[in-house]
Amino acid sequence: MNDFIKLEGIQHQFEKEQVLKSVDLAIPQGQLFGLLGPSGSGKTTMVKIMIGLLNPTKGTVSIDNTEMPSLKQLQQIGYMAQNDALYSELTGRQNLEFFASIYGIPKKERTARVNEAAKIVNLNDHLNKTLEHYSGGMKRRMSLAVALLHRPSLLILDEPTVGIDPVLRASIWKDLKKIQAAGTTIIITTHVMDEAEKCDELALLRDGYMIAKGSPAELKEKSNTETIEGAFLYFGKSQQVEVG
Ligand SMILES: Nc1ncnc2c1ncn2[C@@H]1O[C@H](COP(=O)(O)OP(=O)(O)OP(=O)(O)O)[C@@H](O)[C@H]1O
Repeated sequence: MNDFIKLEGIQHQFEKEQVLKSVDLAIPQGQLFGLLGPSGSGKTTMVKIMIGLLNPTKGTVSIDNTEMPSLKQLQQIGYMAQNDALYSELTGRQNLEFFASIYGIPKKERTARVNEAAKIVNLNDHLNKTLEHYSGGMKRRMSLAVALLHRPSLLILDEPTVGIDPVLRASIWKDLKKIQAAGTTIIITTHVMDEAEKCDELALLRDGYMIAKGSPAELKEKSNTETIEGAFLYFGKSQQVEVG
């Protein structure tokens, strides 16, 4: 598989705090890739750098062989931030139509695209309700639908299931697998270990470094542990390694 997104020598500093110290990472096309790390380890900073929302202090990011920031590449990225940026006084359909217009989706295609995105996340029966009557899980799924409206080839999700109960979390994961099966590359940040297990590959982040990268099975095997949590603790103590 081709590398779809490549980070080379990424460093990032906020005032005095060096959040990312040196990160090199390549993610193949079509993968469901997880960035795993404790709170404050720099996952959000890294995804913001990937999509060009933040300029790294040092290093480069390229997507599909084009250096970021690039307007062309931005148009093929769907980004779901940690906080839902939705309008609670509007209905689900109105929210989707509003974002479709922002994405520049032609008016005559909008209804079809809104229905398509809502169907993927199973919200098509709830589009006429205002979002103040949506549950937390429904709002997260609506945010995912917004990120899918322009049919992105790269979907970046910052902790998409945070604060969501296990049943809804399972349903979001079902959606993600469906989106991946349609050919989309997905990058997800998480600190939930059982979610990490569902990724094709993982990068473990700690103290500004990527301490390990590989499939969940490879990481467990290499660290001789039975859980990703155990692998994380093992690699945290040893040097940076690439398992895959
Ligand atoms: N705009 C900012 N200005 C200054 N410091 C920041 C800024 N954004 C993030 N940081 C700091 O950078 C560090 C990494 O933050 P980041 O949000 O990337 O971590 P994270 O791994 O995504 O955490 P979480 O899992 O809690 O979301 C933290 O110490 C945070 O306080």
